[in-house]
Amino acid sequence: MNLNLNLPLIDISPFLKEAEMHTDSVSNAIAKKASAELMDKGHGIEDSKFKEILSLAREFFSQSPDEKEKISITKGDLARGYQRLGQNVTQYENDWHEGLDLYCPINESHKKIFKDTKIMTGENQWPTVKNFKKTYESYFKQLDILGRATMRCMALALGQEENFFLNSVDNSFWVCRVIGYPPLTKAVGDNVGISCGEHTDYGCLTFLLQDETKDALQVLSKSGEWVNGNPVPGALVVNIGDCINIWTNNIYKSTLHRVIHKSDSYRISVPFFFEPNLDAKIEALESCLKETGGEVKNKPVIYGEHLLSKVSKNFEL
Ligand SMILES: N=C(N)NCCCC[C@H](N)C(=O)O
Ligand SMILES: O=C(O)CCC(=O)C(=O)O
Ligand SMILES: [Fe+2]
Repeated sequence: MNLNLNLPLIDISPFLKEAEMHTDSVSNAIAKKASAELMDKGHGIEDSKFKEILSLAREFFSQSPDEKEKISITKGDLARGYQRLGQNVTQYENDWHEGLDLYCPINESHKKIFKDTKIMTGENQWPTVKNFKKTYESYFKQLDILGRATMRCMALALGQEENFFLNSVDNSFWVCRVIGYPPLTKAVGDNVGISCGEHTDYGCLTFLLQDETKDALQVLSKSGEWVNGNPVPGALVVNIGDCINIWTNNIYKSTLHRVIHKSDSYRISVPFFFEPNLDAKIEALESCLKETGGEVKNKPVIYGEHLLSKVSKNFEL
């Protein structure tokens, strides 16, 4: 059965000015509304920008297979670049989507964490589509700001001071996936059954931009039913990632989600993953431990190591 989920709508605009401090009551009004999944309006991003991001993605996927393969992940660092249909793997099954992964440009401090691997350490590979790079790069800047703003809001809601998370996210190793989903009903291959298999996201917050296709993204609700995370015009769906789950000792849970796209459209989604710094150590916060009875529920991780353990299983090369 497909239920429609009414995700709580939050307005993050009071947090967009980095120099301004806020009171608990502001953040409580915003953040407490949101338990695990939420929608974000008030993010300061123009509707026209969202439209442009989606239509540039559509233009890229409409190119010939040969053209897209020119920027395949296998031509680069095995993570940045294009992945053909079925090349993504989730839980041993091939996902029925194609994608383009773009990461935060690598710097010397990142290289220290990735010293024993090639994966993710190269340069982004950009499509030849006109204005693609320029438009996406300016979008990434906006989402990086939105990520920090939302983390400040969350810090207050957790009873911490507003900048509490800042030194763990001020060099965010963000990722953007540009994803194209043909109808699952047309899928071919032995090991294909789903558009994107169930998973949690790896870092802090995912800001998901989707086209108007309905009944594709599903989120596992607290009561254990899969419910639709349908698009709301002008709003981004926000997922909580594994790191916030660890920090809060499960108070804010990283939710399982998946995509089953069966209608006729070619669906586009563009999730931006706002992540911690690669060297950030993520462990349960003292205050959250107290609130949850004192038992540590998840193993602490260094974010870069957690990310690498996931990404190295993501593709069939
Ligand atoms: N950076 C993020 N969150 N990417 C999510 C991709 C989810 C599917 C992936 N194959 C997996 O198995 O996790
Ligand atoms: O396409 C979507 O709506 C979700 C994609 C997703 O969950 C992911 O790439 O992590
Ligand atoms: Fe996801």
